[in-house]
Amino acid sequence: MSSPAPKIYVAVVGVGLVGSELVEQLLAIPQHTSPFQLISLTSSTRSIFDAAKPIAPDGAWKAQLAASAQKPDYQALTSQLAALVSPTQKVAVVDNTSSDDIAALYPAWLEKGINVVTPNKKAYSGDVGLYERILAASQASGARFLNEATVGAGLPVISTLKELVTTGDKVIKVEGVFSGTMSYIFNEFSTGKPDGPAFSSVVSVARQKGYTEPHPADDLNGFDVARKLTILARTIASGSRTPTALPVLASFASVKTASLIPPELEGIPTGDQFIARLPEFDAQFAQLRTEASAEGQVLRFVGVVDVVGGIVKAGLEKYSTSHPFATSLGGSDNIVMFHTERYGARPLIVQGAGAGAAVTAMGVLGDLFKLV
Ligand SMILES: NC(=O)C1=CN([C@@H]2O[C@H](COP(=O)(O)OP(=O)(O)OC[C@H]3O[C@@H](n4cnc5c(N)ncnc54)[C@H](OP(=O)(O)O)[C@@H]3O)[C@@H](O)[C@H]2O)C=CC1
Ligand SMILES: N[C@@H](CC=O)C(=O)O
Ligand code: NA
Repeated sequence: MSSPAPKIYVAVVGVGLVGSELVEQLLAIPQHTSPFQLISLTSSTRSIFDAAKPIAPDGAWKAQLAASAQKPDYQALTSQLAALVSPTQKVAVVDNTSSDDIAALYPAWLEKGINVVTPNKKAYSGDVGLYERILAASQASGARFLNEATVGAGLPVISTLKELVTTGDKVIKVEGVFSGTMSYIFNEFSTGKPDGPAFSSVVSVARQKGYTEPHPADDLNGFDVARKLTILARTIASGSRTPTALPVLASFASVKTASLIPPELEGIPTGDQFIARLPEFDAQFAQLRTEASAEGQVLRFVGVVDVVGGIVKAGLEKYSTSHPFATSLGGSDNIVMFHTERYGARPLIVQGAGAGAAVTAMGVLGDLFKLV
């Protein structure tokens, strides 16, 4: 009789909204069936690591982390995790931050055989050099880079796209509403009526509900959608059997993106300051709503990866009040339409909540299960 595979060691970096929920979901798996052992937690100020004594499902992890005298040390964490990797022992780091510095560590982790799972969009949508180093390191060591939650949170967007591409379907266009924040804002703000709630108030609620990026301007400037489109474009380009017409994106900044940030609010350092000044611009947004309503239309922030036309773009568009983007979206819903050769005139559609801690952590945990 062969003995069962050892449990996968998991180190979690970033315990904010999504990270805390992920820890709770991981620890809620019944111990006798769980394929994981949570051996390390790192916040922006503290860290704990003990491979011999995994974190227990007793609800004490937050207090344990808060009481730790150990400061985050990523060089030490990398060495400690690398020392655990063996042909029979899998190790994974989950990055739940939105940090560029943590994203820059992925190639080093992957090179050492440490799997990387993340909802953080920074690496795969950032500088093309980092993206290429991630692919090369993963290919060289066999360690996996899994990022389902970076697009559509827990919705099966990346896995669906990978399956379409690897099975040889030809993706023609991927389009949709890719931002939970933008979806919530415009579902509430622009319903087809000429009036409604103030723009700044719906942005504040989206933030309170945990949909926005740590700085809500990263949603409103369209960068979050541009990052998601970059991830999709790169996933298509790297998996396709033949070259596509898609441009090689130097980074998400190469995506044609129409920002919603009033010029006066560009560069405001904190989310709180940004939210405080947003009401000054409510009248401008209300005017857009009134104009759309007069044309029988609603406002929606959409993104397109046009594989055949070689175009990747994001911006605010108007849709008839009978269009699916107007009729079928609610809350933080994302809708993603995959137009492909096999699906013909009726696209494959994925729809549902595209932001929020519970569904995002589920997407991350789902990726961890892909390592089992
Ligand atoms: N919220 C959502 O609906 C979704 C989020 N995501 C992505 O998930 C990630 C997390 O989002 P969310 O939980 O909402 O954001 P939060 O701001 O709540 O959490 C991020 C956490 O990362 C911590 N952190 C920052 N830098 C470091 C560091 N160097 N080392 C350790 N910890 C660090 C922060 O700590 P501190 O606060 O002390 O700085 C914070 O607790 C982001 O990349 C986001 O884009 C993806 C899909 C949906
Ligand atoms: N801020 C993002 C969170 C998920 O990626 C969004 O609103 O979609
Ligand atoms: Na997803």
